[in-house]
Amino acid sequence: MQMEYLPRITSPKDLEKLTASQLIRLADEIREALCGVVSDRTAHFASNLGVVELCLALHLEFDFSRDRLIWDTGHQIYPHKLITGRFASFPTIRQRGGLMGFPNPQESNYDLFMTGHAGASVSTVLGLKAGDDLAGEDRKSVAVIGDGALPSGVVFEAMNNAAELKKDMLVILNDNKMGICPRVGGLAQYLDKARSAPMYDGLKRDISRFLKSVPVVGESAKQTLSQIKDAVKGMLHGGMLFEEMGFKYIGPIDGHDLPTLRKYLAMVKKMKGPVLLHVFTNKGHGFRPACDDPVTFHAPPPFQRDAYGQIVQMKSTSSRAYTNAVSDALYKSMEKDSRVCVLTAAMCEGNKLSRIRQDFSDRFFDTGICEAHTVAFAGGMAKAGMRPVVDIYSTFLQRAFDHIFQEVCLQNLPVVFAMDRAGIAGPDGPTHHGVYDISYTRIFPHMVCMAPGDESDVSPMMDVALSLDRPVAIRYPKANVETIPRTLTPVELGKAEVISEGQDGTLVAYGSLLTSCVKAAEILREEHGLDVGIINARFAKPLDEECLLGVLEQGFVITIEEHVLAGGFGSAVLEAASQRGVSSDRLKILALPDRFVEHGERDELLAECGLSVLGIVATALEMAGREVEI
Ligand SMILES: Cc1ncc(C[n+]2csc(CCOP(=O)(O)OP(=O)(O)O)c2C)c(N)n1
Ligand SMILES: CC(=O)[C@@H](O)[C@H](O)COP(=O)(O)O
Ligand SMILES: [Mg+2]
Repeated sequence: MQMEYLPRITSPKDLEKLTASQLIRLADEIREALCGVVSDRTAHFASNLGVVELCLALHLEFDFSRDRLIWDTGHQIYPHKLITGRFASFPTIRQRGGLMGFPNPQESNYDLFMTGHAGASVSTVLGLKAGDDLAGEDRKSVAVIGDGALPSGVVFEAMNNAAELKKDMLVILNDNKMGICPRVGGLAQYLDKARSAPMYDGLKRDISRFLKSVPVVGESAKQTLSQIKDAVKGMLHGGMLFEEMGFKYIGPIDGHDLPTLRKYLAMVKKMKGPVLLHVFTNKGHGFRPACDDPVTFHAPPPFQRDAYGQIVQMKSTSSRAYTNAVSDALYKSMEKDSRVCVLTAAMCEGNKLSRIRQDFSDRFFDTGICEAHTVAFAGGMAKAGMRPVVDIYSTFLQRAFDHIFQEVCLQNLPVVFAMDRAGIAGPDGPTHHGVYDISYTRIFPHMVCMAPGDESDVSPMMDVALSLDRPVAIRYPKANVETIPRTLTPVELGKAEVISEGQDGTLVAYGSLLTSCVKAAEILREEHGLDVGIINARFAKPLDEECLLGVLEQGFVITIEEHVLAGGFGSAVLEAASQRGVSSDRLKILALPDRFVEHGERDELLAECGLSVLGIVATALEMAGREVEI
């Protein structure tokens, strides 16, 4: 498709120069640009296709060089990027040094917060409004939130507060019946009902006003009127919940009809107090395969289209990831033990749990995007005698920190946290790197922390985890599994596995980078004549002090982990050395730096942080007092 208008949109102001039909053509061009990206890399796709008209309407009716706009989560921000001066750099999106796939204030003043976690938009928009009011700034505030993100508890905390503060703010509910998978839960059912309700734009208030004006005599008449009022309200529209919470509800309206969107945005812009505009969109709109299969096309593997727009080739994803290994181990555990339950917070697809959902439907729980609830819920299940496994991305478990503390660790309950994407998450970037979990789990009494060094550790670790009467956190990376050929030492609580011994020093890997250590040791031996041993630490808590402090007394030790330095595995070794009076002079911790690592391919980011094979070699040479020439 010839890009006629999109290259000319250097700021949202340029939209005003286009006629209605030109705007429709522009929407097509935006969709074409989105298709361009996914032709050679995985990127968020269907959600972006679905908000093109909404994005145009918002930028036409508001002035976000002044007004405030937050896209909840931020994965659907591509059309916004395309019309806010980033068309030329758009092909770099999700590549190292290129545009982020999420909002990024460093790229543009039109992006206010760097986000990637769902649910916080209503709070931040309310905060922006409260702050702007105090500063005497007259700015409109808008949050666009998906129906998948809506059930996050924090959204209701914000709405509750907004009703009290009565701030002029607009929440747009982008209802496409989907999270990554079809949305679940009571709210989903509630929103489904709204689909069959007629459009509502304030009628309820008119009726209330009318009913109040009717003269009533006596209690029974009052009661009757109130009953009539409730019945009429119930019949009228599907947004009662929001109205009862103190928001004015408008909708639902068609989110692909640009003139309608503009008309309603122009109207709600003038309304006082908190307003919720309910918009229906189709996830994947404008690209048939994505509408038909929005789950696959949420973030599809790269694919090619033919001249008719048909998909001719989609990159296959046959390689086996840690996620698959963990899911298989869970499946086996569920077969063996009827107490084992699996909990996900809306990440069934990412955590590869469809088979479990299908075959163990009574022990599979999808809570929606509600991580805090999921963990407290797991605490309840464990107390009731079950063995819940919270299968969750490391970065999203951060949402539930206090529940890990109170509902799980403080009670010493046997909840297993299977922490996926622990380490560098790659193109999603800083919001998704799971690089804090060793710290935030290790600090709590009772907690056991473990990490498989390769695939052969995965299933035995799950068995050990489920056999313990205490909380366990297992971390594993967003990476394909590898297997280190060796005679396997059984996984035993608090025991490290010595893979090889070395005269000069030892590389101690906690989890994902064990295979890099094996490769580094080979290079050190063959190219530098250094005899370096390898330990698969397996546990960060309880730590195998005897083994790890033992090697520290023999030669240099480098600990290697895909986690920030603060509070990680190396810190645990350092703490143990200090407690036991063992010198740590010859200990070096290789970990991620104290800065937010940007987006890019996992391997290139690890290399940048000194965690590639060559980075490990360089550190070992340095520790051995050798010249480093890399
Ligand atoms: C706290 C948190 N949990 C989970 C996710 C993973 N996630 C990203 S998008 C998404 C679905 C969002 O659904 P919705 O808000 O309806 O947006 P849509 O893609 O349908 O437009 C999920 C579960 C996340 N980003 N943040
Ligand atoms: C927006 C979001 O949070 C998810 O879509 C996330 O990007 C998925 O990551 P994976 O691709 O690692 O499953
Ligand atoms: Mg949705």
